[in-house]
This record gives sequence, structure tokens and C-alpha cells, in this order.
Amino acid sequence: MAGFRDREKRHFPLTSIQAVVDLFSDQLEKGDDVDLALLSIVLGWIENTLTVNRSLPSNADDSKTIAPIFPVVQADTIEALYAKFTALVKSSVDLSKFEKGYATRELVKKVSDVIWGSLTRSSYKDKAHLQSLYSFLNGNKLDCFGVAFAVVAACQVLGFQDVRLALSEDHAWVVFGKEGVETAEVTWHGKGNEDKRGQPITDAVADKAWLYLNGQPVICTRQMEVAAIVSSINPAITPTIDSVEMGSLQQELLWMLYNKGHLARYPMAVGNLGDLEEISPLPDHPPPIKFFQEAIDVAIKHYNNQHVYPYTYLGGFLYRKKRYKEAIHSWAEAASVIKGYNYTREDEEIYKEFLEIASDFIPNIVRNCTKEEHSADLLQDPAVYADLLRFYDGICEWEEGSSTPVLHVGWAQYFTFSLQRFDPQVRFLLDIHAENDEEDDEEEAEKEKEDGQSVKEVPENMSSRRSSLTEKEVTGQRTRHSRKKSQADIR
Ligand SMILES: FC(F)c1nnc(N2CCN(c3ncnc4sc(CC(F)(F)F)cc34)CC2)s1
Repeated sequence: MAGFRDREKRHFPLTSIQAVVDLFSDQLEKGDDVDLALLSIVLGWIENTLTVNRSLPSNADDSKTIAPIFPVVQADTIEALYAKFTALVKSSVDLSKFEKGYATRELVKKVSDVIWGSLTRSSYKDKAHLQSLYSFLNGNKLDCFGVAFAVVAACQVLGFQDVRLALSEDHAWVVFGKEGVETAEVTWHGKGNEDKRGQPITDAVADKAWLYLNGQPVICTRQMEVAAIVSSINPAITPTIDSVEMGSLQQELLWMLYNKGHLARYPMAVGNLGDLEEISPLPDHPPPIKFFQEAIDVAIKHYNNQHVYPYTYLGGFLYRKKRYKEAIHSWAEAASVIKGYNYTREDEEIYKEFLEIASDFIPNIVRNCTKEEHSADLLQDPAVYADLLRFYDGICEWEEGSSTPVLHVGWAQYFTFSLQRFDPQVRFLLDIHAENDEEDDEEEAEKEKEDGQSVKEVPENMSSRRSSLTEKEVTGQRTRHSRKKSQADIR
């Protein structure tokens, strides 16, 4: 059962990273009864202590690094916050109005309203460290992930074990009901979009929509909900300085969850662990690339290969390691996933991902590859040229059939800049294929004429849209600051 009882209390005071890992490990053994509110409050309190308003100690002698400090977590601090959360939830929802057993849409909406109604009005949405129940209880602030998680934790407090967190690569909602197939929006998404709280995510909404992963979101078990709050840890003290203690806590917790098999259907969490292993490899741990490849395997095996981030995690890693040919191959794979989607205005995050690859990473590669031994012949390699064409073609296909244009003239400049750098010999190989194809086409045209079939029409909307972007829009998109690939993404 839930609650701050002896089983929980005996871990306190928490005086080290290992003590926190032990608390989480013991909680995970409770199965569905793992106490989401308790764990989120503990993580939020530690993160707040280690990253928010952490003025460097006056005695900090910059010739030595500051000795790591782990803040002691006292039982009564956590217990008071926990009691505040359970009291708020239980006093705001009159359970007599709801059937015992499975949650209903009305119940889920009511709980979402209680969380929503407690938030401050001030616009803070894209700040850091607003993902935990500590932030909710101590500052009445939550980001969009935090609201969805708080709804699930509140439903657990009310005894509705069927309400579970559903996660895409840039949004969160809940599933509930006897079969766990009912869905409901419980939070907002992005900027300037009306929230759709209480509404179901229908097939019409989810089909070919990246925001809902085309019906292939991560549906969390209780243990995966713990993995989600661990993934949402943000060790950043400033945009350029991370708390070493917070980063190691996140890495140890993810590693423990990984070893218990709780990341087996959670590609992004596996990718997060890969990132942390790259930053500080732990002894006897596999190399980072293994995690990125595993995330791809999980997405292929369990999510019909509809997730993009596993390929951009791997591409980013290979790029940092100057394994440029393999990086371009991963990005071509990412584009092959996104081409099956229709672009909408709510897909900003993945748009920025592809724009950074096309405008920054690939141009840097074609400029500098000759200086790297792995990639000295990159510009003579037809396989790389083919991957590059596949990358650009995937983005073009992504735009086709979409309500909103993806490409602007800047993209064409990035494409041509990169393609022109390749050796004519490589491009000549394409001519050979083209000639062969041409002969085939001529035969086909002859056949069509006999059959009287019409020739394929170019969709009219393709031409008109391109000119619609003003110079401002083009330069606006081009000056986007590259997003720091921190945990802020999940925030
Ligand atoms: F493109 C790769 F290089 C990436 N590097 N970091 C990436 N992040 C960092 C972590 N991250 C995540 N990691 C675990 N779980 C989740 S659930 C979610 C969507 C939302 F926040 F719930 F709305 C995001 C996310 C978002 C994607 S992708």
C-alpha cells in the first residue's frame, strides 16, 4: 500500500547517492505500489538543493574543485511535503461521486483540474527544474511533463491503479480504464496551443502525427513511471555547468532501472543512460554506443520503428566521435522515420532537430571530413552520398501531404552546399543508374500511352506554398539557437 510508513522511513535520513538508490530499489520491489509521489518529492528536493540558487561557497578556492556535497534528506522534510500532496488530492476530489475500481474520464479530468488549478498563473513554462512534485508543492509550478506525472501520482493516491502515463517524444498524457485503452489529455503542449485536457487521443488525431508517435507511444508501467521521473532529472546549475552529484545520482538510478529490466520498452531512457555513460563511463559498464543501438532495437521491436530520437541519439554520439559516415547513416535512418509523418505546427521540436543536422552538423562534416582519418574519403564515398540524398528526400517526403510547409529556401542552400562538395565521380555513378532508369521509363511511357493512362500530376500545393514564406520567416528559422541536449528536453 502507499504511504510514508516504516518501510520508507527506515531509509532516512538519506546521506548519500547509494542511500537514494537503495530507497528506489526497495520501492521498485513493491511493484505497482511503488510510491510515485514519495520518489518524485525526494528527487525534486535533492535537485532543488543541488542546482537551484546554488551560489558557489565563498570558501571555494578555484585552484581546487569544490568537494562534492550530498545534501542530507531528512524524513520529516519529505513527510511534510508528502502529507501536503495527499491532503490536497484527497480533499479536492469527492470520491463518493465516483465508482470504486477503474477511473473514468470525469475522474481523470477532475484530477487534472485540481493539479491545473493549483499552478501559479505566471508564465514560466520553459524554465528548468519544474518537473517534480517538489516544484509543485513548494512553488506551485510544473512544466507540461510534470503536470501529466502529477495527475498519475494523484490518481495513485486516490487508489486508481489503472491510470498510467503515456509518453511520446515531446508530449505526455494518460491511459486508463479496464483494458487500459482509454486515453485523455491532462496537460498542455508547446506555446500558444490551447490545451485539450479531458479529450481522448483519437486515431484521427494520432495517425501520421509525430506528437503522438502514430499510435506507438510509450505506455508506462509503474516502474517505467519511475524511469520517467529519473530521466526528467535536470542536473544543470547554469546552462553550461552541471551538478556532478545530481548527474551521478541520475546515472546510478537509470543504471539500476536498466538492470532490473524497466527500460526494456523505453528507448529515450536508454538513450539518456547512453548520454550519461558517454559523459562519465562507469566501471564494467558497456560502451555508450551499445545503449544507443539498443534504443533503436527497442523502437523497431516494440514501436514499429516510429520513433525518431533513437536515431538522432546515435547520430549525435557518432558525430561527437567524428565517425561522420556512420553519423550521416543514422540521420538518414531518422529521416526515413519522419517521412512517414505529416508535419504540423506542434512538431517544432523535431523540426529543430532536423534543421540543426542539415544546417550545422552536415555542413561541418563536409567542410572538415578531410582532416579526419576515418572520413578522409567521405566525399568520394557513394554510400555516404546515397545516405545524404535519403536524408534530404525523407525531409521532402515529410512535407508532402502536410498541412504546414517544412522547407524554406535556407534548406535548399544547406542541401546544395553539402551535395556540391562531393566528388563528381560519385555523382557520375548516379548518372549510370539514371540512364538505366530512363530506358525503363521510356518503355513504361510507351505502355501507358497504349493503355491511355494519365501521367502522374504534381500536387498543386507543392509549388504555391514554397513562395509563401517571407524573408523574415526564413531568416527567423535560420537564427534558431541550437537547443542544449540536456534533460531540459523532458522538463
Ligand atoms: F535527439 C537525441 F539526441 C536526444 N537527446 N535527448 C533527448 N531527449 C532527452 C530526454 N527526453 C525524454 N526522456 C525520457 N522520457 C521522455 S518523455 C518526453 C516527452 C515529455 F516530456 F513527456 F513530454 C521526453 C522524454 C526527451 C528527448 S532526444
